[in-house]
Amino acid sequence: MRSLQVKNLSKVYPNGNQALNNINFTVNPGEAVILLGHNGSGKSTLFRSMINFETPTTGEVLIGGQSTTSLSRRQLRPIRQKVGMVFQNFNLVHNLSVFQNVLFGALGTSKTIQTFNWIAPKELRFKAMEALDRVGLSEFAKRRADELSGGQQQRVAIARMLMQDPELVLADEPIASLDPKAGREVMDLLWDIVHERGLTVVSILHQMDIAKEYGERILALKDGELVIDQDIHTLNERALNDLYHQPTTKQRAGA
Ligand SMILES: Nc1ncnc2c1ncn2[C@@H]1O[C@H](COP(=O)(O)OP(=O)(O)OP(=O)(O)O)[C@@H](O)[C@H]1O
Repeated sequence: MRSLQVKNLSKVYPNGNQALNNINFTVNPGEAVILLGHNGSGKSTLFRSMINFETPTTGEVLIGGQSTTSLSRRQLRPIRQKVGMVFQNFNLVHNLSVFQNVLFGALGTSKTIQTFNWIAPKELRFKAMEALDRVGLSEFAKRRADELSGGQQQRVAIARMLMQDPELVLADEPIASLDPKAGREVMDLLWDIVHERGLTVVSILHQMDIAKEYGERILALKDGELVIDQDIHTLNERALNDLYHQPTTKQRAGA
């Protein structure tokens, strides 16, 4: 499994907004980390920087020891192939079948158009059905993606990610659009898969109770700075409460 290293990472947007200020942390292979922070604290900027969707102003990100920051799109492709992503809004193609959506996970490895329908190579079809089976949705393979509930759609997205044989998982608020019951089912499934495969994970979450339940280590951003990086067992409750209840520097400045 791949490690993730963030080194001296800062991001100042062209309008002068400083979204990240000298962020440093390492996620070891097989470690599951939760990233918390209030709105505007810099989580999305950090997330996008991890896979080089955002160019940092200074600093770098290393995946499996390889710096992604200075690579071209072509050089990045094999690294991105091993990074599974889960998004808040699932990012499925609504009018295609569940099965086709899962096959899209093979996009990085197979370029032929046949890959993405029922005449895909046998081993890919088999792998897609296996992935759907793992998330408990094999009987939904032929249904249109948008006929499924939100929780089911996120499980399809997880099956699509499994097609990549990911070594690092980045999840951006994977349960934010789901009701509490569906959210827990998705977290249970994601965490079971992560543990059975020993995957490295960084997941942004908003819900502190869920973060405490699932996270082994908590990272937290406040005003673009990393203010918590701690094992959940030694984490002080007050530090977590302050994260959301103490005003941020920006809020104080505007007050
Ligand atoms: N494209 C941009 N241009 C200028 N400023 C930006 C841009 N994107 C984000 N910001 C600013 O950078 C800071 C961090 O934003 P970011 O979206 O990374 O935070 P976040 O923690 O993900 O917030 P949320 O939880 O609301 O999604 C905020 O002050 C935001 O206004």
